[in-house]
Amino acid sequence: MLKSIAIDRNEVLKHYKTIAVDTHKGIQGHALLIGGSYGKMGAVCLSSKAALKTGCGLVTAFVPKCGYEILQIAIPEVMVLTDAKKRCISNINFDFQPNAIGIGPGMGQDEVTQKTFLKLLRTNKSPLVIDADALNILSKNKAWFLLLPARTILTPHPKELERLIGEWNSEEEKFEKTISFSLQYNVIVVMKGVPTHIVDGETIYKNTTGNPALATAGSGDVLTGIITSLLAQSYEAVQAAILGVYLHGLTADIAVPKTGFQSFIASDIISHIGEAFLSLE
Ligand SMILES: NC(=O)C1=CN([C@@H]2O[C@H](COP(=O)(O)OP(=O)(O)OC[C@H]3O[C@@H](n4cnc5c(N)ncnc54)[C@H](OP(=O)(O)O)[C@@H]3O)[C@@H](O)[C@H]2O)[C@@H](O)CC1
Ligand SMILES: Nc1ncnc2c1ncn2[C@@H]1O[C@H](COP(=O)(O)OP(=O)(O)O)[C@@H](O)[C@H]1O
Ligand SMILES: [Mg+2]
Repeated sequence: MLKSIAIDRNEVLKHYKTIAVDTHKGIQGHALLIGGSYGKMGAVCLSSKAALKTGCGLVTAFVPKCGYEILQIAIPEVMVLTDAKKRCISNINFDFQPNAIGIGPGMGQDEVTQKTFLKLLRTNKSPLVIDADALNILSKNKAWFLLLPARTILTPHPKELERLIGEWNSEEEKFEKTISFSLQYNVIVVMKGVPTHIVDGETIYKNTTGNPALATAGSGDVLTGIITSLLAQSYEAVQAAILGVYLHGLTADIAVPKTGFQSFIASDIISHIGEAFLSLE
């Protein structure tokens, strides 16, 4: 098996930043979360709330029009921009420079959504986190890999990874293919699973937190919000991924003695993130 670096408390403390007393929301990072479609607005609600709950000063969500009231009511702290289309995203448009963008949760893969994603890739100047349907769209249009900014973070679950890099016949081959992909496009791949590994070129990190309580709808959407938030707060890309997967898993380890495995839901990740941070102080 390939050598990996354990993501444990010591490892994350090497780069963990405490909050400065004189900080303000304007310098705590502004994250933009793009996603949602009719029936899957919950995904972007979870990502946006997770971004706020991990220290980002400002969070804006870009959603189809039908998501406006859902977002405003679910999370009043999040600002909302809407697409012209009601049920899916067709024209991504915003007039500020986000410190990081997370795209994909609940977004769907409509033709018009694919087109506007391509336009974003051509014009974007912000660090990116790519998840869910944004990954699936890339897998359908592999030439677009070349448009990814250096150090983009991709967060595939095993099926999404297979769509990206093709099938593998052994664990070793899976890592070999992911390492080549990471090197070829200069991107970071968060291989979500049990456990989650992060591949940054030839360096592999292996997470030590988390448990089966995380096998619940929306837990990946929450992770996307956490990593985007840390990236917006100026963590270097691989450090944002490392701290993000560590805290995400730790919430479940902290919560399970109280919630049990079965009743733990993605919102419980968000409600335990404070305790996860406190364990680093
Ligand atoms: N509340 C909301 O709004 C929510 C919205 N959501 C949004 O829905 C959209 C679709 O996302 P999705 O991941 O559900 O669909 P998809 O990519 O087809 O993958 C499913 C297939 O992949 C596999 N598979 C998955 N995990 C695996 C694992 N650990 N280990 C092994 N295999 C694994 C498994 O395949 P199987 O094993 O059945 O062959 C499974 O059938 C996306 O936009 C997302 O953000 C969701 O986040 C939920 C909450
Ligand atoms: N049995 C498990 N043990 C630890 N972590 C898990 C387990 N099952 C799922 N997870 C974690 O939960 C998340 C699931 O992500 P994903 O499949 O994208 O969910 P969704 O799309 O529903 O938000 C990943 O971070 C994954 O590592
Ligand atoms: Mg997912």
